[in-house]
Amino acid sequence: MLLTDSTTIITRSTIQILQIDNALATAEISLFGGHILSFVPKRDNRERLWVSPKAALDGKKAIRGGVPICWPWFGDHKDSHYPAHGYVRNQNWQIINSKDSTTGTTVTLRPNASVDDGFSGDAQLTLVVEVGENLTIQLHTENLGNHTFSYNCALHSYFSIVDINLCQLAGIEGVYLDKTRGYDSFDTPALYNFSEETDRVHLNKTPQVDITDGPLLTSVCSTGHDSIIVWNPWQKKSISMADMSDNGYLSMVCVETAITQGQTVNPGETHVVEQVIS
Ligand SMILES: O=P(O)(O)OC[C@H]1O[C@@H](O)[C@H](O)[C@@H](O)[C@@H]1O
Repeated sequence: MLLTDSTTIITRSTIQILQIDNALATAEISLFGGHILSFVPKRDNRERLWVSPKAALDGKKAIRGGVPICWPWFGDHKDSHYPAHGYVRNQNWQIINSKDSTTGTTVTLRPNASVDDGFSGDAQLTLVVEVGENLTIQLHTENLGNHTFSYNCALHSYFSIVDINLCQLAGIEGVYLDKTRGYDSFDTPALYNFSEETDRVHLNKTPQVDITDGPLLTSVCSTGHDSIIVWNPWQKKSISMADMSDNGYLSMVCVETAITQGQTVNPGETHVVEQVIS
């Protein structure tokens, strides 16, 4: 296996996890789902990601928390036989490459199958994660075939916060579609805070979202996307979810770098979506 000096592999429950510990940060990446579970920069030793204490680690159900990779569709498929958020967060991934450098550790992963039921594009998906001063996550979608295809996706990051009631977002403007209100459109409020279930598709290429949580700041920089999703299930929905504790919603917020409007990829081309967490 292609592991660098900074990387070890462990098994937790039934899944294999890469543990990275270099001069700049520690991180964990599950090979089930190509799913980042932890990122702690050593400059402040603060965990940026949230994973539910009740998350299933059974190698079947997508892990609740961290950075699920939603691809090649976002949300529900138009045919309800197919799983929400695509099929790669529910399969095993392979390590393609890893390397240590002065800026951190870079790991390249691919799902066992980039093409599966529900998607016909001849695509190859590659995830490139750099664990350094920041966490840089790139999702490369390459068209290996002779026909143009279109895909959607999300780097569905769950951020760890102290209290959702104190949390504010800055940097998002313009119109959003509200899933909790039948996808009606609204203007993003100037003061973006949380007091109820929140499930919003912000329809623009917001380059940076700042999450403030009392004195703490986490920045989420995005490129290659067309939307930012903001999600918090609030209490009633948390109670209804087997892999969330009843009050789990208090300590997490999802800010997702997403494509929701269909990104076309021509034969021989690669489209890259990137999220940088600092
Ligand atoms: O439970 P899942 O499939 O992981 O999805 C969690 C949430 O993911 C968000 O991206 C969606 O906007 C929500 O509607 C959804 O509930």
